[in-house]
Amino acid sequence: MLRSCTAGLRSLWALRGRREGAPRLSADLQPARRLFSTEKAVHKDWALPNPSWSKDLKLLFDQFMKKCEDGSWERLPSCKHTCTYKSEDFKTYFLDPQLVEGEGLSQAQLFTRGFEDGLGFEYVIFNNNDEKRTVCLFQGGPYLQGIPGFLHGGAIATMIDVAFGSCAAISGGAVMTANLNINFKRPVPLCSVVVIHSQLDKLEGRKLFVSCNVRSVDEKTLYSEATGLFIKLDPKKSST
Ligand SMILES: CCCCC/C=C\C/C=C\C/C=C\C/C=C\CCCC(=O)SCCNC(=O)CCNC(=O)[C@H](O)C(C)(C)COP(=O)(O)OP(=O)(O)OC[C@H]1O[C@@H](n2cnc3c(N)ncnc32)[C@H](O)[C@@H]1OP(=O)(O)O
Repeated sequence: MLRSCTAGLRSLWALRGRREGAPRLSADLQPARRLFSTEKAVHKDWALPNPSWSKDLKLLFDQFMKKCEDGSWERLPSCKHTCTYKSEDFKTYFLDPQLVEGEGLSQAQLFTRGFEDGLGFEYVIFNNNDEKRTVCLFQGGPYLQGIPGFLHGGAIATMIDVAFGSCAAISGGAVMTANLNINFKRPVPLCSVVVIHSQLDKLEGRKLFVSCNVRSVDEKTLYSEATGLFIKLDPKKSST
């Protein structure tokens, strides 16, 4: 495992910076377009295959892209910088305007997209709107190591939070994590692919209750189970 990861690391370095061009979204992806506003069309979509993706990840990606063809599933695009979902609202309601106008945010980027290709979080999220659930395909790279050879629990928690956030945002719009509860059942091998199945269990006023499980590609290994509470942000309230 470690040897293959080292080899993988070498090839990842060789591949740094190379990304496949983002194909045009098909018509059935329009809801995702609406969710993630296209206020800055120049923003690159990172939820697409790149050369660091393993065979497993590419295979699963292709399978889910097929499921998108009838419109039951949609791939959620992912931007690196101002993940543009209603960011204007977010700025207006929750951030100090001086910070927004000034230099403070100029270097801001989504935590999970801040690594070079293949070294950190490689993932794509698919949404099934009718069933109120998402599937996140995640390959955790060598910079996410905790115990040697395995993913750091914080990296798994981060990915669960992102998967939950997307699942909750589908129904709740602008949401924030209020509670995350994770049971780590088996360590996740570094550089392997896991599948995070999330679902909205209950919507109660501004509260969105979600749950997920993290499994191996063959579904035989249950790595983690988690529940989360997300709160739909109240525009009349300030975050500070
Ligand atoms: C961060 C960006 C969010 C905006 C963008 C949204 C979506 C983005 C789109 C797609 C997502 C894509 C990628 C996602 C990427 C990353 C996700 C990362 C998410 C985060 O990284 S996010 C950072 C960590 N997160 C925080 O930093 C939150 C700090 N926190 C607060 O800012 C407040 O705490 C807040 C706003 C949560 C609530 O505040 P509030 O004033 O609006 O609401 P209030 O307190 O009144 O609670 C209302 C009802 O929720 C119950 N309630 C509240 N908290 C509870 C708890 N912990 N346990 C049990 N019940 C709880 C109350 O008991 C009441 O219940 P009831 O109505 O029954 O009385």
